Amino acid sequence: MMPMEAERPDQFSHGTVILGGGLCGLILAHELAISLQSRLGSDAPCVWVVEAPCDDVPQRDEQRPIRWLRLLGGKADYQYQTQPSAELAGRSLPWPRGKGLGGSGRINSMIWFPPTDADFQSLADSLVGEQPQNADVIVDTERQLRVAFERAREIVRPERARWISPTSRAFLDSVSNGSDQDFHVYDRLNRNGRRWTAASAISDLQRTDPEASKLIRIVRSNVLSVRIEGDTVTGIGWADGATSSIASSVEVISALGAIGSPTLLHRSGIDDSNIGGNLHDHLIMPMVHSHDGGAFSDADPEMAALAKWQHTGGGPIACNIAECGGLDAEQRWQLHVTPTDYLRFPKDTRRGAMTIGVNVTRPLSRGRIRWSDDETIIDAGYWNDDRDRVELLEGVRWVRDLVKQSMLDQWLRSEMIPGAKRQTDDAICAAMARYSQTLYHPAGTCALGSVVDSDFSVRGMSNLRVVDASVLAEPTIGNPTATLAALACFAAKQFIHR
Ligand SMILES: Cc1cc2nc3c(=O)[nH]c(=O)nc-3n(C[C@H](O)[C@H](O)[C@H](O)COP(=O)(O)OP(=O)(O)OC[C@H]3O[C@@H](n4cnc5c(N)ncnc54)[C@H](O)[C@@H]3O)c2cc1C
Repeated sequence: MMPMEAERPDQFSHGTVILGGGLCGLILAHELAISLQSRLGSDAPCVWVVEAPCDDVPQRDEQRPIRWLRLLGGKADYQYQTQPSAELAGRSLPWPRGKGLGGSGRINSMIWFPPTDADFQSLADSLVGEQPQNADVIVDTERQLRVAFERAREIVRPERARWISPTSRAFLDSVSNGSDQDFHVYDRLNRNGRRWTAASAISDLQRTDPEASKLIRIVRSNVLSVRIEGDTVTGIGWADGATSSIASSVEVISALGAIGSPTLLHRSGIDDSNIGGNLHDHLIMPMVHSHDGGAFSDADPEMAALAKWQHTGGGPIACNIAECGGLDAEQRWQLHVTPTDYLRFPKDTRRGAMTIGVNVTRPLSRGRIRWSDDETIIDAGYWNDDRDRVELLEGVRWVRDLVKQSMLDQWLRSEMIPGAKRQTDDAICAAMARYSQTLYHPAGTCALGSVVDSDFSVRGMSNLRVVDASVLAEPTIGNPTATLAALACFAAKQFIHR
């Protein structure tokens, strides 16, 4: 238990209430607490963070990067499922989302992928709008976003990989020969070879700025809705049926994530048909190859490996599976390379395999979250714009060319999925429908410019804002954590200077 944990109050009479203690919620809390403390000292109002209670998960799974896939479907996962989709051969996909302080960072694959220029531009556009007279404002907003990203990097301090498998090394050595593409070992959301979440940022604050950390109060409770009178939030309804009142001076920020935030707005009776729409996600096609270089396993390590990781944070235990990858020169696709058969791992680790997953970076398809009385219904919308399927098909062919033109061809034994015999467009598309998976990046369901305004306030509301993945109007090019952390720092600065 963190020292700043507090009982759920019957009334929030002052300060800021952040609903959701995941990536964005905790970075916001971190930044608001530092700023309020430095301006107002001990008179500063507190920053409440409300996070769902969550049972502990096995420590070795939570701490050891190599075990992250074992967290999926466990206690720290909300375990959502998408609706079965005809485009995906009738399949319904598991959609993990993290629960407990740290949010999806508790179960994610820890890749730190800095925003590209296109990400900064797209965020600035959606924060400002695209009218020509706003050109200067867009440039300035982009500059502020870059500053916010540097601040996010200071908080997160992403770590260089401390170990890389021979399989991923073979990929990098082979494809970098003569290629102008930027494939590299990913930096990690790790500290000393262990998983880092935004909860660690709050622990860091206790050490580096104890007075600021005292402003943060963490409440463990499930939020159901907010009570609204006119344009003002006046209370919080809890899942256990209780309510707490909220003074009108208190700012409420939803950071419940891409599923949680639209669900809150819907359950609170906010009447806006855009809520839950514009849902986007990266869909990855795993191209699985066999090789003779030995199997990779996350089973309990030898004592020596364990001792090495415990003392230095290095060795295979520090492997996050999705070790390396990158974008093609036009940023149409991202590749992720794992030393596993991604579709079978960790259940089956018998054979040597390399998966090269490929996904379209800017999918055009959009899905929607809907609600029945007791259920959240996710229509992911994959390939409802057919251009995404065509783009992914070209991505699969691009990976095949890459393998052929590099030394990899000699290192890999065979392509098992989609399978070398699947050469026609129809055959590859059938395999894509059968094997593609979420890359775990749902976003966009309370988008900037439609559900929330550029100051992150919910349209028509005076003291309710949203800051999390749901506000991303467009997909990030790569993995979203770094961009979201920057967005949270940017938003915090705006709230402070209001
Ligand atoms: C399996 C997986 C792998 C991923 N891998 C990567 C990766 O390698 N790199 C990368 O950049 N991104 C990755 N992501 C995506 C990244 O983790 C998310 O985009 C990011 O965490 C979203 O931040 P957020 O603040 O919007 O939501 P979250 O971090 O999910 O936080 C939302 C918080 O709200 C809480 N909450 C929700 N509903 C309620 C409620 N009713 N009451 C109380 N609390 C509630 C949740 O418990 C959670 O703590 C991955 C995600 C997953 C799930």
